Amino acid sequence: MIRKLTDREKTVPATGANSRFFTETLEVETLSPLAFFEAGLSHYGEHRFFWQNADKTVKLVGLGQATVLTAEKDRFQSISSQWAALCEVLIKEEKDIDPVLFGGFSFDPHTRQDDEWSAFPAAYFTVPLFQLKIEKGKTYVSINYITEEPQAAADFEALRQERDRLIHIAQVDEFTFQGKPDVINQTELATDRYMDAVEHVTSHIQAQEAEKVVIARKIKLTFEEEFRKAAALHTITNEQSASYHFGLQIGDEMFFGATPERLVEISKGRAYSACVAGSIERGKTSQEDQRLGEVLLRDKKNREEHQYVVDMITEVFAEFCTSLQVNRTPKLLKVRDIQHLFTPVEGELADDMDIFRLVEALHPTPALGGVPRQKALEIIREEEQMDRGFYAGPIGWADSAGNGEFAVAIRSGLLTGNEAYLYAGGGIVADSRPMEEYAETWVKFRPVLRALGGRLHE
Ligand SMILES: C=C(O[C@H]1C=CC=C(C(=O)O)[C@@H]1O)C(=O)O
Ligand SMILES: [Mg+2]
Repeated sequence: MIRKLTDREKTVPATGANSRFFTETLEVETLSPLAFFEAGLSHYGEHRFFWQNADKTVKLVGLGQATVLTAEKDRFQSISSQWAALCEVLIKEEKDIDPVLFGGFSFDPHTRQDDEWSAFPAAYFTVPLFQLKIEKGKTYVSINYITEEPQAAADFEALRQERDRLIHIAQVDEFTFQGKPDVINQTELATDRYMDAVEHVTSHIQAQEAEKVVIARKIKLTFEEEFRKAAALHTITNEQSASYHFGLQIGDEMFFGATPERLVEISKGRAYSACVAGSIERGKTSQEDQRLGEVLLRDKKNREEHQYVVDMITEVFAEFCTSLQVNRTPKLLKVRDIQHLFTPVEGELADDMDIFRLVEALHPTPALGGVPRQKALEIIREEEQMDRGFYAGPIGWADSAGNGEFAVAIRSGLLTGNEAYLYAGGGIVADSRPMEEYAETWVKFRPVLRALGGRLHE
C-alpha cells in the first residue's frame, strides 16, 4: 500500500516566529547502527534513515522526525533556505553534536507518474527526533526537538527517557538477522522499450543532437511475505562493504542501496567529488580481474563515457572553488560486482558556499544524465517513459556547521512491503551496443538483487 504524505508533512513550516530548535547529545558505548535502526521499529517504524559513507568513517541513523522539509519548486534552494532558517534558531552547547538534515532529491521532478514513487516528493529531508552518529570511533545519540511551545523543558524530559529506552534496546538486543523471505516472482519491466531506447539514443548521438545519454530500466520482485527493512540493510551492508550504504524510509516504503559514487562532500571548507563512469565486470581470479581492469582503462567507449563526467564536474568545481585538483587519467574503483573508471576531484571552496548549491550544480552529472544536460534529460523523459524516483538522485546529509555529503543513489531499489523495484542504467555514447549495455545493467542490478535474494543474470 502506498501511503500519501499527510497535509501536515507537506506543509510543516520550517520555522514559525517563535520556533526554537534544541539539540542535546549523549556520548554512549559503541552501538550497532542497525540495532539502533531496529530499536525504532515499533514507535518510529515509518520514519527512519540509515547512512554510512564508503570508508565507514561516518555512520548515521535517524528515528522519528523533529521536522520534515519538502519542496517541489526550486527544490535545492528551498531546502537550503528552510534548513538555514532552522539553523538560525538552533540552541546547542559545545559538547552537542551538530544536528543533521538527511534526505534526498528525486532524479527528475518532470517525470512524475502514478507509480511506486507517489509517497516521495521531489525533495524530502528530515531532522530526526533521535539521531545516532558514529564518527572517529565515538558514538553519540542526540535528541533534536523543534518547538514553538514554551514548556520545552518538560517535553525534553520525556524525550530523554525515550532516548534512554532506545539506547538500552539497541545495546541489549543487538540486531539478529532472521533470514529473508523467498522471491516468488522476478519480472523485467519494459525491456523492449529499454533496448529501443538505447538504439534511438545512438541515432540521436549520430545525428549530433546529444553526445551522451544515460538510459535506465527497472525490474520488480515479489516476495512471499514482507521483507523487513532492517534485514535488507543488513544484507546489503555485509555484501557490499566498499560502498556507501543508505536507507530512507517514508511510511511503508524504504529506498535503499549500496552506491560506489560520491556526488559531493564538504568538509572543513574543502569540497570533494568523484567522477565514476565506465564499467566492466570483476574477474573470477585476481589475474582475470586485473586483465579486465586494464581492458577498461584502455577502452575507447568507456573512456569517452568517463571523460564527459570529468569535464563537467571539473567545470562546476572551477566555478565554485578557489583552487582545484583533478588527475589527468582515471584510476579503477573496484566494488564487489563491478569495476569503474574513477577520477577524484577536489577543491578549496569559495567562502559563502552551501552544499545544496553544489548539489544543484552537479545534479545530474553525465554519469546519470548526459551531455548536453537539458537535451539529455529530454531524451531520457521521451525514451524511458519511466519515473526514476530517487534512483540516480542525490542522497545524503548536511549538518548545522556546513559539512555534509551526498552520494549518487544508484545500485538502489524501493522496498515496499512484499515488493521491490530495482533500477539500473548505463551511459550511452556513439558506439554503444544495446546487448552490451543490457548486460552491463544486469551487473549493476546485482548489489540489490543479491541482497533481496533475486536471481542474478550471470
Ligand atoms: C547508471 C548507473 O551507473 C552509472 C555510474 C557508473 C557507471 C556507469 C556506466 O558505466 O554506464 C553509469 O554512468 C547505474 O548503476 O544504474
Ligand atoms: Mg557504461
